[in-house]
Amino acid sequence: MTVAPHFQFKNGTLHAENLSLTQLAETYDTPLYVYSRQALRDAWEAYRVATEGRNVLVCYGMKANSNLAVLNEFKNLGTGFDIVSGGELARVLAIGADPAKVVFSGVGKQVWEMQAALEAGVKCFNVESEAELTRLAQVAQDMGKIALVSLRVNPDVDAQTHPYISTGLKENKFGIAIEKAVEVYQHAASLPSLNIVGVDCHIGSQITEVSPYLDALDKLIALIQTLASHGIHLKHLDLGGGIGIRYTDEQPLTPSDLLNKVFEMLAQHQLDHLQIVLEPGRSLVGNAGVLLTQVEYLKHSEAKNFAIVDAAMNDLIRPTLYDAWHSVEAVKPRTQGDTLYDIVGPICESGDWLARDRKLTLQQGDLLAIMSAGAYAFTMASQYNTRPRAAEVMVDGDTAHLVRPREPLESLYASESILG
Ligand SMILES: Cc1ncc(COP(=O)(O)O)c(C=O)c1O
Ligand SMILES: N[C@@H](CCCC[NH3+])C(=O)O
Repeated sequence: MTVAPHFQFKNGTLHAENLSLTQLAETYDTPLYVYSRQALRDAWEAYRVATEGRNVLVCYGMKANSNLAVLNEFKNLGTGFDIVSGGELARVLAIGADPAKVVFSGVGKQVWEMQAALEAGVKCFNVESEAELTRLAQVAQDMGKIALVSLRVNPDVDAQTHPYISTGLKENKFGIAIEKAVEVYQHAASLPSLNIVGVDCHIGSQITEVSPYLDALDKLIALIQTLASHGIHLKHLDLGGGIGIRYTDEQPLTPSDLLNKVFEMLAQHQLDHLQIVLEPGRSLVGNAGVLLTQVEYLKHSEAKNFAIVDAAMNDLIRPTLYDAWHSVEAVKPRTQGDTLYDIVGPICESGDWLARDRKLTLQQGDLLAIMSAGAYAFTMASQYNTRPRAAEVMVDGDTAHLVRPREPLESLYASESILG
């Protein structure tokens, strides 16, 4: 058993759905991102069941994995999108997504990004500061448009996750302090080019318990009630993303665990007319992907055994950036005596590691699958050391589709000038 239901062993070889990863490596070479289409559908199914018959819009947090094939799959399943840049807006427009189901988050929206989103007609801007509000009002006014606005408030709750991916604490850069929110809403209400439609928060990522969400919701409900007493009536409540996945032995909350509590609390406060918006990223894609890599060399030093593989921190930065754990599976496990290996890449940095102290039996040329690499993996990849970003394939049953080829080497420098 692996952590990802759609990547399992059959006849001693790890498969993505019905295709062996050995075969995929032979066809597409390594390093290679392999996604399972059924895994995307099944992850969505948990949200569909949890939201059935309710006024909930799931806006996929596409920063987790923005491959067009992934986006298109979710669009067809009915999601909207949570975007954080003009580039992400361009991607959702490229797949023909409905802009009325797109929310625009992020602390640093630039003028051109606001213009593009207003032009497209997004569902709302999740505004994160007073300065952003002022800028948005001006940009909308100059364009003769009304910007739909939801303020992202910072509820100051601890999401009990890694400090780098915790976003709802006072010391984080995100959102407007909840104590200031009423004043900022009143200011927004006075600006004719803005139309207030909602409230938003996002407290962090890889959250495994429901309680931090409920702490945040408690504070948002109080805010919504205060706003109503000032004549500001909201249409939607956006609870952000953050539901965690299983990287090793976590038992994260499910969409139903969260939403059942949310519906209950809103009903208690006569707020069940509000539309709920969610912005899940990782929980929709995290276990739908693996990074397939080949062992180039084995190296044994006095202190450590290293498996030097052809994937590196430029392909998957989570381990070195967050000390994140990704399970590592040998695609064709051998049975003789295990050794403890550090799985490292070819990049000239000591931080270039993908996993440490893993018990494996390896030979040069073996294939390894770095598991749970569907979220914040390819999207955080770089070209450091002038390494082309890996190809991505989508497996659908017993068919594989190349959904992004490996970058040709020339494309890594073709637009640069030599300055003769
Ligand atoms: C504003 C916002 N929404 C949604 C997400 C998606 O979060 P996750 O992938 O944890 O569901 C993020 C990332 O944490 C985010 O910053
Ligand atoms: N990139 C982080 C998650 C950050 C989410 C974005 N707000 C990760 O890989 O876990």
